[in-house]
Amino acid sequence: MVTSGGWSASSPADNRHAIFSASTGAPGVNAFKQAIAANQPQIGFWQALASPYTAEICAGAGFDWLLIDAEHAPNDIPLILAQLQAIAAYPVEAVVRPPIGDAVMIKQLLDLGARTLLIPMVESGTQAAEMVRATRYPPAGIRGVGSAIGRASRWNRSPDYLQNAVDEICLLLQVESRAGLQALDAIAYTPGVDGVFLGPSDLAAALGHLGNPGHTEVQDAIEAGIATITAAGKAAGILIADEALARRYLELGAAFVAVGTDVTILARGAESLARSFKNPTVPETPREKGVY
Ligand SMILES: O=C(O)C(=O)C[C@H](O)[C@@H](O)CO
Repeated sequence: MVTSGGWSASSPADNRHAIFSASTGAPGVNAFKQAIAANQPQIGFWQALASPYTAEICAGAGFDWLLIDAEHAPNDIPLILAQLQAIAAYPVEAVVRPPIGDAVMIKQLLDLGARTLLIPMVESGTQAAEMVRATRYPPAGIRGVGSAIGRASRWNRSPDYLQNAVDEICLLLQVESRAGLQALDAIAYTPGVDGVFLGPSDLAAALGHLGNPGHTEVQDAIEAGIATITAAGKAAGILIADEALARRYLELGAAFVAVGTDVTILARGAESLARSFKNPTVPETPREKGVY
């Protein structure tokens, strides 16, 4: 028996399944993957504090997904594992972003029990197909078989992991360069890709508007990208802390939208509180209309 946000079991067999997928209520079912496939909007939150403690705080906040960022945050394999474990008891999907789309790193993350991955800087259909193969066991792919000693199968307590893994794994790829935009159709149509995330910061830089993701050219590329991705029958995603833009992207059909980051909320909130006592008359420093 699985209760929301936790689990209790009446027998070892029940316990095995309950441990495996407390957040979804069924063994191996990735509710996030199902939701974005059905274009049910999933609201996310970026984790860059690299802390299982703060990850658990955010896991109970009510988001649909949390992104554990190992590209721009000081997250290593042990810290990613600790955050996966902290989040596991809550009805929220942990999405892990490695620093690069590398088959060896993908193997490590999947064996850790990460089942939804966001791969940065994908720039071709060929690269997209390589990422799909990295998430699949032979003959469909190249993922090494070691789940018997991995958390992914709960150390073989889930006897059908090898056969079911492909259905549970959700692969999201990032397009955030000129080359990526030019190959967006090929990337989105690649079989096995579940969603495509548009990276506004890197897109802005690639389009010549470093630090200004709100520039018209960047916004036009994002809106066109959402249309291309959804036309391919895939889920479109993005990170944007500007509420009006986030709602705009959702209206355009984006299925997984992160609406803020833990670091930004902490930094700006601490600054605001300090200012209110230390410099109550000093206005907040205006910031470039940023992503987050
Ligand atoms: O290009 C982007 O924007 C993203 O990929 C998201 C950011 O990298 C986010 O991780 C904050 O830096």
